[in-house]
Amino acid sequence: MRHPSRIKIVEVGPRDGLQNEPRPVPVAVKVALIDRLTETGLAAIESGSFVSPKWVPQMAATNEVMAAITRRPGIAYPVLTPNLRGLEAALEARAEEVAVFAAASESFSQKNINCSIAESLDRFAPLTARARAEGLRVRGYVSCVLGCPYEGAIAPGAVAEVAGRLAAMGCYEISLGDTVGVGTPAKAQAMIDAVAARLPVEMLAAHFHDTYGQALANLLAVMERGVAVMDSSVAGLGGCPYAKGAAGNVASEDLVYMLNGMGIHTGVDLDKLIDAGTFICSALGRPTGSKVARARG
Ligand SMILES: CC(C)(COP(=O)([O-])OP(=O)([O-])OC[C@H]1O[C@@H](n2cnc3c(N)ncnc32)[C@H](O)[C@@H]1OP(=O)([O-])[O-])[C@@H](O)C(=O)NCCC(=O)NCCSC(=O)C[C@@](C)(O)CC(=O)[O-]
Repeated sequence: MRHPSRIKIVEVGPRDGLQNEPRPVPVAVKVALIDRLTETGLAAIESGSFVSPKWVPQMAATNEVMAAITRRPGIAYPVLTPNLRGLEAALEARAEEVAVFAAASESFSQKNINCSIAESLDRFAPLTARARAEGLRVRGYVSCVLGCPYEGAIAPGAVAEVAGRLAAMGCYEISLGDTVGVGTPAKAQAMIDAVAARLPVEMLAAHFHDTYGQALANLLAVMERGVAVMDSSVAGLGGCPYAKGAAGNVASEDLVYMLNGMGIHTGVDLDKLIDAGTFICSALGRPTGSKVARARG
């Protein structure tokens, strides 16, 4: 079976991981986590969201986080922006990359960003144009690509349609989110096949939550289709505030361990990644969600 020889890992723990924490996480802890992740060799570290603090209180201080982290040239520190107001805040925070987030499910779109899929795309088009005019890169997310917490199964064609629209408006990369973590390998491949019929596979990223323990298997399955960008969360932190019961993304440590074992280059130092996971778990007072970190004890 052929796989890409290199995988780019997008670390989403400081955003997707911490957005769901029940207790406030101090800015200093977030900054210390991101600075530790910077030391690991990761190419991209999603660092926060400029969203409504009423909707996601944990991301309220993203401006303070962005001001305090030590940014290293060559590493991206993207932030989520749901609207032009979010983009203004991102520009003020000197973000160089932003992400817009749509869904392949109407119900999830309403619950997450309070508008229909069509309305969200109408909102993202001027945002993306403005961001690109300011020299920022824009990533596009599609949620619920393998199932929706409200609607159940989602047709691969619906995912391809939204992904195609995000790419057409100028997103350089489309991250395909199994928000609920219900997917299985053959379904993940069928979804990628549908999207790759419209877009180059090089533009696609896989963002798989591990609720049902399928995330690594699904990532391996989509690697076989040529997907070479993967989102993961240190210590398996996270969940989604609008997908009750969803677990975090696949743990970054477990993904790097698997790729190391396959001889696939990531540029990430596994020991430093485990240290970053140990740091955040002790700050949050909880055990790690990474099997590899647990095994290394
Ligand atoms: C999109 C809105 C704002 C619409 O929310 P709305 O209520 O329809 O918008 P609004 O324009 O009526 O604004 C409501 C309030 O929010 C304020 N507001 C408005 N915009 C902003 C902003 N940018 N920053 C700060 N504040 C903002 C606005 O000023 C107002 O404040 P008030 O007047 O009531 O005091 C809201 O629904 C929202 O913020 N949603 C974010 C939800 C979110 O962050 N979800 C988690 C991330 S997505 C995810 O996790 C999935 C992903 C990406 O990981 C992939 C996967 O796994 O599937």
